[in-house]
Amino acid sequence: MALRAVRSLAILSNPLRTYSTSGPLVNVSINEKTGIATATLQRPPVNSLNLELLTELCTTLEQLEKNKSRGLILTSSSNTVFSAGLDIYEMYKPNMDRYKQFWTTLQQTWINLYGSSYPTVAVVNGHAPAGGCLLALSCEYRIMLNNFTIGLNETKLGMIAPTWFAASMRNAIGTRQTELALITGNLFTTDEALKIGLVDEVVQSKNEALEKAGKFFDKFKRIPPHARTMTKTSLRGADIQALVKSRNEEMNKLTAFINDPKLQEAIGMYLESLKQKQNK
Ligand SMILES: CCCCCC/C=C\CC(=O)SCCNC(=O)CCNC(=O)[C@H](O)C(C)(C)COP(=O)(O)OP(=O)(O)OC[C@H]1O[C@@H](n2cnc3c(N)ncnc32)[C@H](O)[C@@H]1OP(=O)(O)O
Repeated sequence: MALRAVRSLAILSNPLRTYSTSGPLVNVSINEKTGIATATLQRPPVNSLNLELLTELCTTLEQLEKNKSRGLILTSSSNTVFSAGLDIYEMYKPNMDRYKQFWTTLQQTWINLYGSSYPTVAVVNGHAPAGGCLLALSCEYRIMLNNFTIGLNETKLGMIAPTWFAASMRNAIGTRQTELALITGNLFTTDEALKIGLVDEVVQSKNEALEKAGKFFDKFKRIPPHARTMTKTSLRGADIQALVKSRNEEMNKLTAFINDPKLQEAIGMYLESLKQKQNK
């Protein structure tokens, strides 16, 4: 995996080629004409976000920033799942060193994506619960295919969405709708999500979504990049600073929380219910 990551970074850092890298968990390609990168999550069966996937995504985002990317489309190689959110096995009876690394990488991935200087579009081509929804919310624009669900459903798992998950949702749909969505742990259908502004457009196919994403990027052709980026920072910067300030404190709290036997029991039962679903 280390070798593949190095290869992928080497290709990403050459600005003159059309790049396509098949990392094991994130495929990155860059359109030669437009300079827009597409990062495709490819961790079957459901793109659950484990340490390895997050590490690749985090590194990809860092490289795009370094190379002054023109834009990013974040999508999934699955036809039914954008991302099932955090890999629940990272939170079930965890090895604490790995757990800390996992959480630190999640925090950094969010900082890189939510705060990117380049424009970002999520092509949500499948279900996007919890951490999957967070990834989509961290982008500037969300285009979702029909007949899927999206939302921060943490309370349904007996967990509490961290403040920066909530801030990302608040940024998209406002305080009132965020409070309702979070306390109920609601998973919205595509149409419901469109209605409350959780997604910006609904389409019937991935090709249509990619076309619409192109139109979103076109909006910035005549906008000076520094004005775009500074405006984004003025709107999102405080959320990022809040996490940067509290990330160690959050880690300490989560370390205690994750070791709570009641929480472990609840996570174990949830995993069991996911397995049972398959047997039906
Ligand atoms: C103390 C820490 C505080 C943390 C605060 C933040 C907390 C949580 C953030 C999260 O992101 S937690 C994850 C929440 N995610 C979910 O609740 C989604 C669960 N999954 C589903 O609802 C469905 O899988 C799906 C995404 C709608 C897809 O359905 P589909 O029918 O296509 O696939 P399944 O048959 O259900 O699943 C296939 C296979 O994948 C396993 N799996 C599913 N989701 C996860 C996951 N998030 N992590 C790990 N594994 C997952 C599922 O068990 C099946 O496994 P097998 O039975 O095949 O072994």
